[in-house]
Amino acid sequence: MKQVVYTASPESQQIHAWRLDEDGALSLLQVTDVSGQVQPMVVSPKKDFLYVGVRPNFRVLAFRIAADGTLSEAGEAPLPGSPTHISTDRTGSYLFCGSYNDACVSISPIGEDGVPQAPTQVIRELEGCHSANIDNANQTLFVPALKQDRICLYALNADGTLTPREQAQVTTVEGAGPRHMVFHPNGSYAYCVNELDSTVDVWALANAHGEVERVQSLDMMPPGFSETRWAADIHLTPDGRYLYACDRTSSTLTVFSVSEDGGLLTIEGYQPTETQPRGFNIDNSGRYLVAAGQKSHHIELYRIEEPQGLLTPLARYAVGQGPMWVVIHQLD
Ligand SMILES: O=C1O[C@H](COP(=O)(O)O)[C@@H](O)[C@H](O)[C@H]1O
Repeated sequence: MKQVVYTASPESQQIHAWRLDEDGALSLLQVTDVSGQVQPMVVSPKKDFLYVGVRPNFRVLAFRIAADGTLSEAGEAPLPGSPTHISTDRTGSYLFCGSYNDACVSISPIGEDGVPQAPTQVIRELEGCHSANIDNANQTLFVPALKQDRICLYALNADGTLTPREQAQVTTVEGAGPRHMVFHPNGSYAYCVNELDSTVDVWALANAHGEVERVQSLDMMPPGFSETRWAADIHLTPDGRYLYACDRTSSTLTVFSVSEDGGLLTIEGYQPTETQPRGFNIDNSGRYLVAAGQKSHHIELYRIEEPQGLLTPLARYAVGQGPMWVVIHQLD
């Protein structure tokens, strides 16, 4: 499997592209200097573009991905707020952008040429909007509003509009601060990391009444942890067996195993990592994890070990300044 790791470093305004070898070694392919602070990134479902949110002039840049994983800029479109998180729907027809500072989520059509266009709808008053996550069925967009302790649920309609679902939202524990989400491959459960109390919630996507319901909430910090909690990112292996979440105060990755049906998490261990890990990701084979240290200016690569999903550090690499987003793209 040929893979490329992209890291975004807003302080030095760079995207680094690394080749990831089968044995877990990284080698630098390309450094792209960008006219703006690069933050959230996502690869298109067709795997031909990398979309990157930049600021302070809020826009999304579209980079065409060459066969070897190198990037070339192909176009851009405006965004309605500072991009905190971007994602696409599962067909690659729409781009979503969540903005924490501007309290909104937007939807932008993606043109035939693969370049996003101007937003066609902006939903506001989502205080602390931190991400936009389409479910596996490509029907419901989950939008955590961190400062409101709620996750808003929108139907993605065939005409490219978002409308509140009949169950318009679910709420977390007060003060939890829902931030980032992932979905189990079986489509029945989602996992949300809560920034302010460093917990992870398991959400059943359809209970007996067909509604979204929280079925588990787990403290992700080691027993006795008494410092300020400041969780950030969450990712699941492609087979749905191991889940990881990071906390920035303690610079820790928490390792969870996932029950076969996806409905129950168990903490397996805690891995010290790069200073202030704001973003990390898992490769497409489910064998490696790459974490970025916003304050160490390095990324660290780990091997995911059977049978618990614990992490073995392999190597660390200097990147740009303030790395905070990691995306891993499969070339073949
Ligand atoms: O995790 C956090 O995210 C918010 C939003 O990030 P931004 O990069 O879009 O400004 C940030 O303001 C907050 O301090 C931080 O804890």
